[in-house]
Amino acid sequence: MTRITSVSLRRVLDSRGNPTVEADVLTESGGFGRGAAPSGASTGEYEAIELPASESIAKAREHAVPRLEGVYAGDQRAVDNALRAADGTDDFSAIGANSAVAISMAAAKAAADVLGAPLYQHLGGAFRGENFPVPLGNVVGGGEHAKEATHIQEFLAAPVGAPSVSEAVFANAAVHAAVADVLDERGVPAAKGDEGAWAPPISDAEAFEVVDEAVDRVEDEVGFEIRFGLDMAAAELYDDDREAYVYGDETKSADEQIEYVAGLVDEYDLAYVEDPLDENDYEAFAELTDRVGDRTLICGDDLFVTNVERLQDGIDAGAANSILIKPNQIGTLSDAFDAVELAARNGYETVISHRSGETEDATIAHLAVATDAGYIKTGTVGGERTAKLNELVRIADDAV
Ligand SMILES: O=C(O)[C@@H](CO)OP(=O)(O)O
Ligand SMILES: [Mg+2]
Repeated sequence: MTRITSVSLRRVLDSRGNPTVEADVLTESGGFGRGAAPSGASTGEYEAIELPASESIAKAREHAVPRLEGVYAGDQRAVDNALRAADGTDDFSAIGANSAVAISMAAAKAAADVLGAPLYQHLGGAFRGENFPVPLGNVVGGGEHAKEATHIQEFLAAPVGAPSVSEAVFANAAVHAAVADVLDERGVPAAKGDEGAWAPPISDAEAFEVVDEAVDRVEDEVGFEIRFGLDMAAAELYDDDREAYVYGDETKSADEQIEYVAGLVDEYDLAYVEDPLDENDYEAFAELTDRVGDRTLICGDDLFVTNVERLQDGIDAGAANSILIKPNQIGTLSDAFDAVELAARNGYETVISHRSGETEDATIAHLAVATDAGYIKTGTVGGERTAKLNELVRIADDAV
């Protein structure tokens, strides 16, 4: 029933206005699935390769599509193995991870369509009531996502005490609005960055004050615990030649960076710190995890790139205690699941994530529920972000 009869690929817009790959998969019984690739700006050195959309589509049409016809969409591993075989490299540099991930997600949706099940159920999961993935919502940001704003890439609201998905999602939106109020009171104008977070021209130190204040206000209003966290995207701050993290005119050595982050964790009771150190420095990650890993999540994004080999290296070194999962970093849903499973077996928390360049595709909301992820990082406002958040609300409401 789920035998694939056709795969079509097209160029569509992503949220930055760049071309990205969309895939449609049809099965012989009329099942239909559509998936679109997201795209990163602060990409990790070891990610699977994204090709220009047109080139990726041309290569995938030539090499992957003929191999996929006749494969059962319901057998996700078979689909993803066919994609790997068609590509023939370790990093999808032949057909592009953008076409691969779009097809992988579209096939999963086509199979779910045939089975008449929501995607998260087809992917093997159940919604667990109060035990839902907590949305991490970007409310202030800079780095590679906004010029002339903070050095730290993302300040993320974390409504850890929310009683429901819906209350968590609305709390993050309220923090986003409260940040606008606090900035306004301070006379700071702010545009928005790529992910819809405020991108004010203020120092990182002032941004901590602003977010802390906004979180306190909303916490008082809603009556449950809201903390916040960071994506420091430190590989972007790290200068190999100077062997230092560069914050404008100031630099920090690896030891100073560890000290700085450990201090922030304690001062602001941070719930989460992603990529606090360079993507090649497992040792520094291990040291920081040793110091503060009992009270916060130290998450590897550029460090692990959703790759089981890099995650295994991290587990061996004691680096980080959680992993960011981005299907397009590795190219297929099966590979992303493997990373989740390895993480779970070793007590690492899982955070399913969007990219800074996104589309309306809401697959990651299903992936977060299917894998019982503790967190989902997918922005706060903006259509391509709310597509995932609203899908989570629908899943909780059994309305997908
Ligand atoms: O660094 C990140 O975690 C992501 C998403 O927030 O950014 P990008 O997609 O640009 O890599
Ligand atoms: Mg990151």
